[in-house]
Amino acid sequence: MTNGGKTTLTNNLLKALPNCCVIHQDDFFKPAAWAPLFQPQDQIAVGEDGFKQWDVLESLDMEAMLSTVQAWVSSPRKFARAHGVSVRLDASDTHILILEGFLLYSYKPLLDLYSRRYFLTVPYEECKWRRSTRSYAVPDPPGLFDGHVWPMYQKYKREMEANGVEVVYLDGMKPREELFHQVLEDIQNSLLNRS
Ligand SMILES: Nc1ncnc2c1ncn2[C@@H]1O[C@H](COP(=O)(O)OP(=O)(O)O)[C@@H](O)[C@H]1O
Ligand SMILES: O=C(O)c1ccc[n+]([C@@H]2O[C@H](COP(=O)([O-])O)[C@@H](O)[C@H]2O)c1
Repeated sequence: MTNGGKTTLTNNLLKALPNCCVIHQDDFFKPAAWAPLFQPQDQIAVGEDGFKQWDVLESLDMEAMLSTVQAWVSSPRKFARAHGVSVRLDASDTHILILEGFLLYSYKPLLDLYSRRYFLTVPYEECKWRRSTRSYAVPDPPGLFDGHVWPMYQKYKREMEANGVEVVYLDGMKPREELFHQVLEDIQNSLLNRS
């Protein structure tokens, strides 16, 4: 979920895991107008509620994200080099790709590609408070959290659960270090079980 601590956890994992790349879903938001002059470029719909609908799958270029994932799948080593990730020649040939995002489990073509699916959650009040301290490329207009962000979070999570998508829930209220060690251990175990 938004402000669950995804970026923080991802950055910690990137430092600890060899040959590890990341793709951020936020990099795939479709363009939006910032001024009326640019209206034809605007691909973010405005809902009946008057809010720009940022927190829906249609606002993200998921095909482009999938292509980026496929580029990694076809050559992790080349992908790592192109993204400035140093490839350790002495390490095992295992490569890891982290996808970091708030709507990763609602886009079917990606669903079967994941080895592990983690889902960080925090309670409503904490999420709202953390969000109020963030500055996004496009600042939240007043009322966006309650009017759009939170309802969309609930809707997609309900759908994900109804579709039987299995995830490992992580308590985003735990200290950063604890979350990091929990997930690192889980990744290491899942790698061991594969070999
Ligand atoms: N485990 C945690 N406990 C308390 N605050 C956290 C934790 N993880 C992240 N934060 C804080 O919450 C905010 C959102 O974190 P971030 O990692 O950017 O979330 P996300 O990428 O899920 O939106 C930041 O201010 C960050 O410092
Ligand atoms: O990054 C952007 O350009 C951007 C522009 C408008 C909105 N966002 C918000 O970014 C949120 C997802 O990012 P995050 O880090 O909170 O998971 C999502 O809730 C959107 O409302 C992000």
